[in-house]
Amino acid sequence: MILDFHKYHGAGNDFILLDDRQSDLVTTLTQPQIAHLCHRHFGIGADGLMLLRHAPSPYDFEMVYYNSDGRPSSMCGNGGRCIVRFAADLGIARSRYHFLAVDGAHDAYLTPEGNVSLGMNKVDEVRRIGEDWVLDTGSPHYLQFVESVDAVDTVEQGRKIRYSPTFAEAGINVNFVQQTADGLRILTYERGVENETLACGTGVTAAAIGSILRQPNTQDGPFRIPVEARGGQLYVNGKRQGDTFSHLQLIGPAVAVYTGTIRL
Ligand SMILES: N[C@@H](CCC[C@H](N)C(=O)O)C(=O)O
Repeated sequence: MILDFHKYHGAGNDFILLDDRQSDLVTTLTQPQIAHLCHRHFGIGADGLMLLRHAPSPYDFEMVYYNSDGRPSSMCGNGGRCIVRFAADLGIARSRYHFLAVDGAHDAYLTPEGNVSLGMNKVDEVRRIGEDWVLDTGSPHYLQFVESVDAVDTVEQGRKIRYSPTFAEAGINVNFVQQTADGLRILTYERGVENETLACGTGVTAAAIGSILRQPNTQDGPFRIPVEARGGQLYVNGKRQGDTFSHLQLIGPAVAVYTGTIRL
């Protein structure tokens, strides 16, 4: 099989994008094939692979996401932003995109600054584990707030939590988050990649929510939190009402890197 592929990244979280509107890769691509395509030495190399598929009205398309291990997974925030850029590059022109993903409908738009802003689903359930936090922003996330991310070994410390008895079976993404004077810094260990990635959009969204919850006396109302990941700057806008976080927008770069052909 010969595949035309497109490579994108969102703050260094990189993806292979395939246009699956005319083909049926969703049923023909196997897990080992996807893992091979994502392999950084034997394939193209990526943190994940996405198919852009036709979806019935009112959707502009459907996003199907796989981690680099070749398995389908839960929502990918940076992937969602990249597939919107891909849709625009394919000629699907909209002032607002409305697409279907594994966790339901999402809205997104290209910002005048050249970023992609992606609407994320409401979050109203957060669990405490000691000083840490667990929440689902489309994908499950563990948050550990640290004095400085510079002292963190993301892979070693992340793996310990991800493979701990509580999370070993289903897996979890692990984020180390530092509060700074004007926002957050974050490092993420991603399940399904089983490594550190340069950014994780659902992790950044989770970190923004956690940073509000851990500060006593924060007010209800709108917020905008800058979050610096290893691979770039992201922003989370939203609205807090008690323990409910709605109108969430994940904002940041989504960039086409190159296009190519690969034989499978
Ligand atoms: N990189 C993603 C998250 C992708 C899914 C994650 N690896 C999982 O399996 O939960 C993001 O930007 O949100």
